[in-house]
Amino acid sequence: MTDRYNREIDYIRISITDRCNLRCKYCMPEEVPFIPHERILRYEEILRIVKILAKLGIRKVKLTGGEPLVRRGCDSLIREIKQIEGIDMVTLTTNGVLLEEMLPQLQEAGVDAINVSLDTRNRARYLEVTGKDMYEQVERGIEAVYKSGIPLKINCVPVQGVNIDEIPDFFTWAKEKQIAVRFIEMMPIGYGDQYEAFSAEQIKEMFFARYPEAYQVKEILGNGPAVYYRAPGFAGEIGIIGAVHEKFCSTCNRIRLTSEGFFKLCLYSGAGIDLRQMLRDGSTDEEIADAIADAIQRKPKEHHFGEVQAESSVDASASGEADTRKMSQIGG
Ligand SMILES: Nc1nc2c(ncn2[C@@H]2O[C@H](COP(=O)(O)OP(=O)(O)OP(=O)(O)O)[C@@H](O)[C@H]2O)c(=O)[nH]1
Ligand SMILES: C[S@@+](CC[C@H](N)C(=O)[O-])C[C@H]1O[C@@H](n2cnc3c(N)ncnc32)[C@H](O)[C@@H]1O
Ligand code: SF4
Ligand code: SF4
Repeated sequence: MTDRYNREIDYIRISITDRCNLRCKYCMPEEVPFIPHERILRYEEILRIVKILAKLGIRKVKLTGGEPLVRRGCDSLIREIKQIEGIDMVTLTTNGVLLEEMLPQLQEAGVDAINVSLDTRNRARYLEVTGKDMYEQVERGIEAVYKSGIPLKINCVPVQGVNIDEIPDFFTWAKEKQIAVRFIEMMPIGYGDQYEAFSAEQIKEMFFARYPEAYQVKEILGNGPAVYYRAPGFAGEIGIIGAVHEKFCSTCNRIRLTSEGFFKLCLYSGAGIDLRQMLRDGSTDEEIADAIADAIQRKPKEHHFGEVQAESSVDASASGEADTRKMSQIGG
């Protein structure tokens, strides 16, 4: 599937729930009203969409949330997606809270890689950032994945005044273990605009100041936009996702499906189509495939995080209006 900017779209990120067992301050700080069950796609509806997408050229699937592991049967969903012809890879992005107990089922289901989000390795600070005293549980989950041999990545969002002092320890983690430790620029989505982000450039400077012989890794280490670096003696890698400042949109390969069944063409923009409506009003697979193929041609060119919509540089026709959904609804 190629869009009007000649980008090959082969990766879908599916948010399977808007619910979460953590309350990260920048993502879901208070008791947000949850979407009623009947508005959430059932697993058989997700499977039907993935089958249609696989025929259109989607090869890689990421399950995210909310917290994907709080939705019962997440492992069965992975197993069934893996069986769909054309799908090469199913990966998971999780906060890790339920990972230790669920790892055997996930492994048995055939999950291809797991990313765990962890902004701090300090228990008191973890409670402060996520609202829950679950740090040790998450570390045990990470250790279990590491021992299982399933490819593991860590996602850390560096924020001024919160965890910048820990960044060198995160570098050391990647030095000592075969893990990709990634830093994501905070995006002004949801509550993210209330925090002072640490930029991709700042992380890179910090890394090269400590490890002057570091170099960019050439091989492809995932399906997402991270740029990876290694230094001599490193078992793992450092990854940097310049979600705001490094516009990787020209090589974008992805689309999204929200837990409510909204087929979202871009992380930034609200553009897309309501597939739940089509699934439930009796549309055929061919009609849904046509609607998806047509929507792909309207995929926005790029994001405009950090810019004012009214500025002349912002081409709303090419990028769509900014979405108002929260990150927990989109899935990152
Ligand atoms: N601006 C922007 N940020 C993105 C996009 N896709 C992913 N990100 C950011 O990267 C974060 C990490 O994504 P993950 O779910 O861990 O996975 P990934 O990096 O896409 O893929 P893998 O490396 O294959 O696991 C997301 O939570 C987003 O914050 C995108 O299309 N645009
Ligand atoms: C929305 S969560 C969903 C999956 C799972 N609950 C987790 O935390 O990994 C996915 C990723 O988005 C990141 N995230 C949330 N809000 C963000 C923001 N405003 N800017 C950048 N990343 C954000 C989180 O840190 C997490 O790594
Ligand atoms: S970042 Fe993930 S773990 Fe944290 S509140 Fe959002 S969905 Fe939950
Ligand atoms: S912001 Fe939109 S166009 Fe840019 S990489 Fe993300 S999904 Fe693709």
